[in-house]
Amino acid sequence: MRVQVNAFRRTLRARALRSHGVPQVGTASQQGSRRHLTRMGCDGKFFVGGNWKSNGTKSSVTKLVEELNAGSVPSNTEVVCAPTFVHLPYVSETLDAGKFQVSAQNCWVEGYGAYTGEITAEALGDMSVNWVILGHSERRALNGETNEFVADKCKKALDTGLSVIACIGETLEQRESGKMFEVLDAQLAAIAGKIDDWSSVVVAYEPVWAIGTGVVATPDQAQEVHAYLRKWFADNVSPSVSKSLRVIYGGSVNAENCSDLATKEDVDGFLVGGASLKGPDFLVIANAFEMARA
Ligand SMILES: O=C(CO)COP(=O)(O)O
Repeated sequence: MRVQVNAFRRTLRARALRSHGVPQVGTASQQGSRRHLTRMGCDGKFFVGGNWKSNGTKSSVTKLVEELNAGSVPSNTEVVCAPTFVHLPYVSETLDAGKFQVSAQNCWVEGYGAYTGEITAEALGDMSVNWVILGHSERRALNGETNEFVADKCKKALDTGLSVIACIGETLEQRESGKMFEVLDAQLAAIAGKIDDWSSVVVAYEPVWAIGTGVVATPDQAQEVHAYLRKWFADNVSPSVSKSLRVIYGGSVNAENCSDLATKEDVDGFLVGGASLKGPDFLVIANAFEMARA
């Protein structure tokens, strides 16, 4: 009987994937623990962020918004799209607010003032942009953002009333030389040293070696690090923050691998780059938690 039920569920899932135009890749590992459903509780929703990075033309952004608005998002999942600053006002006005929120990809560390070229957290709030991605590895690498600077920006954004997607992650070299946990500890400790209230923070674990490479962390690799991070929060912040904080995974997440990753108990969502630029694929990812539960 149980075998039949499972087969039926797999068929439903396959149908859902097909209806979103996703090629089938065999049976997903559905055996992953579902304990996070309980742990996240009624209030905690699965979180799916789309980081559009420096991509998008007027016409591609218009098309993407149309595709997203035509899709559905389950009520147990919070979906946040982060276009460029230039496209933010258009996207925030046209994206269906019943299904999607918008985020900036960065903000400045100070308030309004003489900071040519920077965008303040206050200005984002004023434009009804309630989320900001901070500490992305591309900004750390390309703009020299240090742990301290990222932490200061997290504090500033939170103090201004924004919610923060705080990114951390190790390079391949750091992982292979056994420094991964040390690196993650330092990135988190800097933020924890500046903020007390984690209720408006989502932590995105994005291993640098998985970003834009097509080399996704395996569900077990992601789970290992997410469990470590949760323990870090229990030991260094508080058991209740550790329990309620959403720790999401980013790095080559796509419509094919999202469902398997979503079965892992400490994976509370995703931060998606390339695949978030393809409406149908991003909608599949936005439904990953639902599919993993099926
Ligand atoms: O950097 C990322 C999201 O912030 C991940 O990018 P990709 O999904 O393209 O690997």
